Amino acid sequence: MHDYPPPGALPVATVSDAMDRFGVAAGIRPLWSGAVLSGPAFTVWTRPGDNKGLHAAFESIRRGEVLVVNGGGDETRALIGELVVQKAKALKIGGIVLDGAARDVTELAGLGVPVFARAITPAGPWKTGPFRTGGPIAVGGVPVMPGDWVLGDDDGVAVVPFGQVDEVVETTRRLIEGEAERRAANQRLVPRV
Ligand SMILES: O=C([O-])CC(=O)C(=O)O
Ligand SMILES: [Mg+2]
Repeated sequence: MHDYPPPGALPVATVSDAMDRFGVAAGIRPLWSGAVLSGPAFTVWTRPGDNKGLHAAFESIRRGEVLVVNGGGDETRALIGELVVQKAKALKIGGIVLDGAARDVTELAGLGVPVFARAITPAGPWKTGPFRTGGPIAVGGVPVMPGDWVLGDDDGVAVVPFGQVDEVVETTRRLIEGEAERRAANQRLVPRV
């Protein structure tokens, strides 16, 4: 498994800047403040509102991998809740990113597993399929292949193609240095009289 920078090490916004400001999953947000994730994608495509494929993924996902789910952007049924996230915690996966909805959000914050989703709804999922695991998908309009670097923080989620990770990390570090200079310059500003 590729070693990616640890969760929270690099700001998602700056990593996106390093990809010409692309690579961000539109409309996908953290479900609790302070959630950070970073790791290789384990992909699932599921019928909107159905979480059979997520349970199938838990049969083979590895420690540190991020479960990334294309649920068709459906906001009407939660694909996960407390019980699914308990499984994720026990298996020590890197987190969950859903182009779909979640529920039991009070409990999710307590579990500490970083979860990012498009919506929250109390309505539960169907459990009949169909689904596919391990193929190319998209979340929030961004393509995701298994093994791509997925990262999330309070700003949202970005996806870095596997082959571009080293270059994007290097560019991000350079941008962070540039931002530090601009921050220092901002602090030298004084009011005009
Ligand atoms: O019922 C479900 O599959 C979703 C849910 O609320 C849970 O995982 O706790
Ligand atoms: Mg529940």
